Amino acid sequence: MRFTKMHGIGNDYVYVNCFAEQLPAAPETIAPLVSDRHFGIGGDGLILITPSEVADARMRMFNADGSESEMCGNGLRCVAKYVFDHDIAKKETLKLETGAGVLTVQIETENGLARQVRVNMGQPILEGKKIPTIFDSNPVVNQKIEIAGQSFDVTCVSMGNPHCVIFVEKATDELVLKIGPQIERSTYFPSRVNVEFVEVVSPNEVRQRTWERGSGETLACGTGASAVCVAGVLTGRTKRKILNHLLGGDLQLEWNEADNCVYKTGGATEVFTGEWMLPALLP
Ligand SMILES: N[C@H](CCC[C@H](N)C(=O)O)C(=O)O
Repeated sequence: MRFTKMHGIGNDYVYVNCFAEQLPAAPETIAPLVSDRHFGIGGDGLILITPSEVADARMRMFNADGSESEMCGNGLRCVAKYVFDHDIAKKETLKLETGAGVLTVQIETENGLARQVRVNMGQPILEGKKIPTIFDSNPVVNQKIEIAGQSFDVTCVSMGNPHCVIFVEKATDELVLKIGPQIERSTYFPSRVNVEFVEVVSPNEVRQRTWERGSGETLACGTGASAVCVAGVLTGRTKRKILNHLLGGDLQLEWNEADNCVYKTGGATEVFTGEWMLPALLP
């Protein structure tokens, strides 16, 4: 199976151009195999770029554990870059079909190749039960949850996929690597959840670490950064336009008041292409 390795500020995936490739097995089976950083290619998951009836292309995203997600913000910027650079649709404004609907992306080129991509991530979903959470409130802001005998105030947002945002003094390893996975799988979130630990630097600047549903800690999470932008406004901690410093790089975000959409701008990088052999014995 031919693949292309790409990353969006360090959130790296194995991409397959399904306009040209047939998958040798189900994506839920392939994702954990190719994501393995020792026995496979290495990545946070698998992303398929497929034909679409309603857009220039469709993105299907699978986490490293094989679970499919509705949306992937860093992944969508890389899909846009791939579609443009590889002439699937040579347009600087692309429409891409995702589990969160058809989203519009704006490409900035350099030497004829896509470099920066601005994504309209659509409108956040704030009703507790639609995120989904077990909470009835709309929005879910500063909601107390108990994890491992500790109490946390969480603000929950869906960008097509569920996010649990926690503002902290310091996003420590204890919080991200011990509390993160317990929140991911807690009974508060029927479909599990992505967890963002956020340090507020100023009203328009934050630092974020992320424990991702199905992939563990990643260097960046685009839908998570979008959820953080919304949660910052809902809790009165940040303005509608912020700069987010993630471990792998920076994202610019805005929750636009006029159209209620979140806009996210960041890089997308193609690292290498290759040929992957399906292991003889599937686990
Ligand atoms: N783990 C996420 C999908 C990837 C999201 C993240 N990598 C992004 O850039 O938005 C989920 O299960 O909802």
